[in-house]
Amino acid sequence: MPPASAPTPVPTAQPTIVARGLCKSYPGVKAVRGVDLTVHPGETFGFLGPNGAGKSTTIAMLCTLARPTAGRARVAGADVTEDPGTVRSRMGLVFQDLTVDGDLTAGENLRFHADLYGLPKRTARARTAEMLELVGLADRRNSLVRTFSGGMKRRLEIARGLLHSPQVLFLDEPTIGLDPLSRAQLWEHLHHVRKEQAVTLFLTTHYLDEAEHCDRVAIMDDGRIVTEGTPAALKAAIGTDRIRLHTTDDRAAVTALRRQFGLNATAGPDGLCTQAPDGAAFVPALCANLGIPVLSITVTSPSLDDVFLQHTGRTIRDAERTPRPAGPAGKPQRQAP
Ligand SMILES: Nc1ncnc2c1ncn2[C@@H]1O[C@H](COP(=O)(O)OP(=O)(O)OP(=O)(O)O)[C@@H](O)[C@H]1O
Repeated sequence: MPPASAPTPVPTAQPTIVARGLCKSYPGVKAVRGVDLTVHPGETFGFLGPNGAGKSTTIAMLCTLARPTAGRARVAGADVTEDPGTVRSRMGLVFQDLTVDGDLTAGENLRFHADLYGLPKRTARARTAEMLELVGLADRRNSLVRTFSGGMKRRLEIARGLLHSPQVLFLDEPTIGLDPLSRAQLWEHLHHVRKEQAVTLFLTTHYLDEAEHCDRVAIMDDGRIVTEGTPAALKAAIGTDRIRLHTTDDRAAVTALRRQFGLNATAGPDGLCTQAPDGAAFVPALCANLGIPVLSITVTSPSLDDVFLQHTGRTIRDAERTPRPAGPAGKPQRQAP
């Protein structure tokens, strides 16, 4: 998506992304139902949600690849609907599917992108070297991309997305399809990008651990943002620890927990689960007074999945296993935006 000319600098005191009431409907499905967002310069902002929550569609609207059916958004100072060319010149995008050309070298892929963006030759040369260094591929500049691992290709995509010095880099599920080691390495590089480049990162993920890397997170379900904040604040707002225990008689323990401590508990194949404000401090009293021998006990602090559960009534994994029905027409096949 080449812009007409090289990017023009704009003041950065404004939020990098502002969306108000952003909606996108396809025949038979409301993919995004009124998203409000403000993302500040230099932030790493994560969109967390199960498959089908509407994350990619939101990114597509912010990147000018899909036209909102209602609402407005400004990205890097320009309106996505009225001035898409300016938005494109000031943003970079790493797609969910790999788009680098395997038959070109890493350097050739970047040169092609620099030409599309109208970067002067000297700037292009300097930025290519700088970006390949940034993502740890400087020594592979002349290698054909088809010889790269999935993680290396993704890092090259990040280098390409940053080549024209965008104000914001969008990354749609940047670690999808990568093994755990490559995912961890990619995050190291993203942290490096945050430190070295004055760029806002906006990414989608359905991995809870990845959302923890973000300064702020919006949790999305069924086309809506259900809550938003720093990962620490979102988890702190839950206020209770999760206690999982095995006893000699889990069914009787459910009744005892209610009678002795006023706690609701659920019994499942993995044992009993209940919640208490300060789980670690509560464990000795629980074991002493339950009246049923406790075989094992684990206390965990709230996770972002607990945040998701509290706001939607189901875990992210459950949401992915059984998506909400899409209405009378059912979930449609994807089609061109
Ligand atoms: N081009 C399209 N045509 C029709 N329906 C679409 C289209 N794009 C998305 N949808 C539907 O919109 C809903 C949201 O999809 P979207 O891809 O935005 O979710 P997501 O949270 O990004 O999921 P994933 O993590 O799987 O990418 C889904 O029901 C999807 O089938």
